[in-house]
Amino acid sequence: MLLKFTKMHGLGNDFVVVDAVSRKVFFNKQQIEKLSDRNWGIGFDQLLVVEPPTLPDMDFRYRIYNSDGSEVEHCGNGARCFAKFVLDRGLTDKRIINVETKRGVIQLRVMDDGLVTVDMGSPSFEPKDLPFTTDSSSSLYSINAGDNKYFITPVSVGNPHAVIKVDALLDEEVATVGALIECHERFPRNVNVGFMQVLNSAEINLRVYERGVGETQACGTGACAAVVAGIKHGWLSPKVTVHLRGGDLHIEWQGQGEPVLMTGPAAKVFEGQIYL
Ligand SMILES: N[C@H](CCC[C@H](N)C(=O)O)C(=O)O
Repeated sequence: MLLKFTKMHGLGNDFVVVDAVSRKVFFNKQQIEKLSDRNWGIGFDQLLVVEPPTLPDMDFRYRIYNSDGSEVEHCGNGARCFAKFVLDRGLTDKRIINVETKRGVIQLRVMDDGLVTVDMGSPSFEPKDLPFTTDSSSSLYSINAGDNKYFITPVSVGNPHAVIKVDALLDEEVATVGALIECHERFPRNVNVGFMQVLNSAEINLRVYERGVGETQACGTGACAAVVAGIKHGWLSPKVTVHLRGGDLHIEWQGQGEPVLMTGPAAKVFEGQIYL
């Protein structure tokens, strides 16, 4: 089968995006792993599949697969690329797009300057929503990784995140500790691991070791998780600029029960086709 795709990225977090509205297409785990390989395939962090909606009042359904083939609930950088993709391909002419995902419903708002604001839904600190195994209820949890103990804030933004506040962002720590915590036994469905350096109440540096991928250039849900964790602990104000390796995201959260809003760019790199 000849597969047509568009290669895109959100701050260097890169995607292959497929139109499954015009023509149904399904992928198995092996196909996704092969397509994601940066030597033997196209190469991507996530595969994004645009499908017709199954719920009333929705414009599209959005399915997300990590490079290891696992299907996941949410992808923030991908949502911005999704909006650009459906407009560029003429699948919609709306600038406010309602999309159903595995975790619920998100709303994409495309601005005149090309930036996209995504209503990412309301975050949750409930361990069961990640899931995260614990016999206590707290705002910070200690977790053993290798020979060290780390204090994490578990946050669900539809997908699970463990946020760690650090004084400095060290390559070695992100790679080793990220890998250990990603598949830690207390996260039955694994977890994305964010390393947050607070610069001031309106700015952080962030690196994310993503579940099913490894460290990426940027992580939209990770930026949302880090900011809401920082606000919960009183380290951050409601509007925060998140400096990621690939660039900046603007995150806003007005508190418990409110949606977290993420604003950032989306870029198309090339269109291609490949035999599956
Ligand atoms: N690796 C994530 C999915 C992609 C998230 C990230 N690329 C984003 O922009 O939010 C997970 O397994 O939950």
